[in-house]
Amino acid sequence: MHPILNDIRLVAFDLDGTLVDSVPDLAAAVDAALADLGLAPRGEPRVRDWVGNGSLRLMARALESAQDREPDEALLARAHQGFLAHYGRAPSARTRLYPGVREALEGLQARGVNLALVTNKPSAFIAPILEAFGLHGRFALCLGGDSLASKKPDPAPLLHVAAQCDIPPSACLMVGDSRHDIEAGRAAGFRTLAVPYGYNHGVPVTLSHPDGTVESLAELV
Ligand SMILES: O=C(O)COP(=O)(O)O
Ligand SMILES: [Mg+2]
Repeated sequence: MHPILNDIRLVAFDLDGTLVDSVPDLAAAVDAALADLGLAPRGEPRVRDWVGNGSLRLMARALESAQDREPDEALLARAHQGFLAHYGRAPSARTRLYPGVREALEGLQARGVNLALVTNKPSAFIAPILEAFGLHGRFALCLGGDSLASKKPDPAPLLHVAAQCDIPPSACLMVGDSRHDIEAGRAAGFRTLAVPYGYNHGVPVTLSHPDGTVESLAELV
């Protein structure tokens, strides 16, 4: 086992950019929502840098880029509804599990470590995506960006999963691809581990000073 796991009894994983490369489906839904409004597509490379603060912020960034100005609130609400509808129709069609994810989850569970999922994605999409990869049963608890009053980088969702599993934060590890994951983990009193292959607004996640970094989650086990 990776040394960062010493005395760790709960591992909370981020979803987008950590377990799954979901940008192809996110970008398709963003572009379809923009097309409904007569706006030009933004494409995967841009969307990649906009993921991580939930779907409303994603759509706000896309609209701002498409219109070259701050989005009007009513238009943003329409665009967001469009995004949710399009994404809901195909949340995993082109989404891929990153290498090492299945082995890591299986290996940790086999060693009696509790697993949780804490994403800023709307919670309605969590189960369909995990089910598409046969991973739904792996997690004791899954929280989305709309599950509680606040989302990452606020520590509340992490403190919630630790409390629900009755494990002190000092025995918990947050694994994620973005500064929001590392900041939330640190603020919650969790140990933090970063993966460099995901989405972090175009800058290296190591700038957030995680306690550790792995190139693949397979290194955990
Ligand atoms: O911003 C999102 O919708 C997804 O973010 P996540 O990286 O927390 O899963
Ligand atoms: Mg992420």
